[in-house]
Order: sequence, then C-alpha cells, then structure tokens
Amino acid sequence: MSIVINNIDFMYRNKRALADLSCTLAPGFNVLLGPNGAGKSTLLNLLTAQRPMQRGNIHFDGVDIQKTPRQIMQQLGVVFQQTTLDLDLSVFQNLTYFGALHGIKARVVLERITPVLTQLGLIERLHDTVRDLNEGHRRRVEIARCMIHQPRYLLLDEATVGLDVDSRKLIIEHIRLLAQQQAMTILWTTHLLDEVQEDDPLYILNHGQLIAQGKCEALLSEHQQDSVFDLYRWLTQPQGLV
Ligand SMILES: Nc1ncnc2c1ncn2[C@@H]1O[C@H](COP(=O)(O)OP(=O)(O)OP(=O)(O)O)[C@@H](O)[C@H]1O
Repeated sequence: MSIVINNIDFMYRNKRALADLSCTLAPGFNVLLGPNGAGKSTLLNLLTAQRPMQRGNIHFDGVDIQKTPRQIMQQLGVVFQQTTLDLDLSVFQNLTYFGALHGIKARVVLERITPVLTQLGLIERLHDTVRDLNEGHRRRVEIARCMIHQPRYLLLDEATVGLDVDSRKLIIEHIRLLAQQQAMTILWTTHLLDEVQEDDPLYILNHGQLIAQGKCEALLSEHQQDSVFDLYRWLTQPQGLV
C-alpha cells in the first residue's frame, strides 16, 4: 500500500514548482514539511490527478495514476486547504451526498461517520447547516467525510492551518490514531513544525526540491540538530544566516 513517486518535475509556465522529486511513502503517518511556496499543494494536485503529469510518474501500490486515475481516486481520501463542503447543506446532507457519489447508502454513511464525529466532538451538530459551523468544525466534517468510502490512502493538505489549538490537536491526534489502527498510508502536509513527532517519517520540501527524507530522529542525528525547528532551519536557510 505504498505510494511511489518517481522523478517528478512540474512547471507553471516558466516557474518550476517541483524538481526531480522521488520518494516512497510507506503505510502509516508521513509528514511532508515545507514553507509556503515549497510545492506541497502542487504535489498533492499530482497525487490526486488534479493536474496532468509533466514528467515522472506516481504509483499507488504498483498502479500508475496516469493510467487508471478513477480506480486510484476511489481509494483516496483527500482534504484540501480550501473547504469543498456545501455551506447551505447540513453536515449530514454533505456526508450522505458524498456517500451517494461513491454508491454508499445513507444508513451505511451514518454508521461509519457516527464514531468519527463522536470522537471529533461534532455528533450533536449533525443536522446543523455547515454555514453555521466555525472553520475548525468544518475541517472536522471534512475529516469525517474523507473516510466514508474507507480509503486506503489519505492525503491532507495543511488540514489544520488557521485553526485554534484545540481543533488542531483533536484533528492531528485523530489522524495519527487512524494511521496506527488501520493499515492506511497517510500524507500529512504542513508548515507547522510543532506537528512533527520524532518517530515520524519526514519529507522536507524546499523550493520544489526534496532536501531531506527519513525518520525525523534519524535526520536530527544525521545533521546533529536538537529539534525539528533547528533541523528545519539548518536545512532550509543558507548556513551563513544560521
Ligand atoms: N497556478 C499557479 N500558477 C503559477 N505559479 C503557481 C501556481 N500555483 C503555485 N504556483 C507557484 O508554484 C510554487 C509552489 O506552490 P505550491 O502552492 O505548490 O506551494 P505550497 O508549498 O503548497 O505553498 P503553501 O503552503 O503556500 O500552500 C510557488 O512558487 C507558487 O507561487
């Protein structure tokens, strides 16, 4: 259930967003770390077939996304930076609509989302209109939604950005639990260094290049740094400035 990314290049007109990017994401919780503009969303767009591949390829468990995008998309759960919920529908209506798109009956959707929404403290808001929820609660609905079709892969693009501390903690803890309990391959993209734990597999992207990859603790020791913050600064800033 790994995701293998081979020699990806991506250009927007004459702006290079990704340069010869290769890595393998194994089952579990993987962190893609990079500053604004590093190329994280571009990579997510390629992983979800939102943009055509220009060079390189991506295989999900051996299957090329360019050849069978629809088959891969059925196995993908995605949370983008911008909400894609219908604000005028209730939480339940949004979730059953998504379920219907995947051929899943409302009763089954309810069975699947009840434990997730309960864990995320949102079950009592099930019949509220999404417009009435704050940003953190909307993001929790999106987390519940991306699990309805029981995907094998979960891709989250800065899922906690702009949220209050409690929402951030709740969401990341929930996703980490999923990685532990279910055999899913999860890619968590962020520029928030405090979201990284020492045993996380870490992929650091800067100016479109993967400048480091490996277990966080191994990278700390390899580069003789004491914290993720120091490591990140060491790797991303010209040494003269450190
Ligand atoms: N539609 C576009 N047209 C032109 N350039 C783009 C476009 N989208 C992104 N870029 C550029 O490509 C580079 C990578 O952008 P991308 O959005 O993938 O980075 P990111 O790491 O996701 O940043 P952020 O954390 O701000 O979302 C940046 O230099 C950005 O300005």
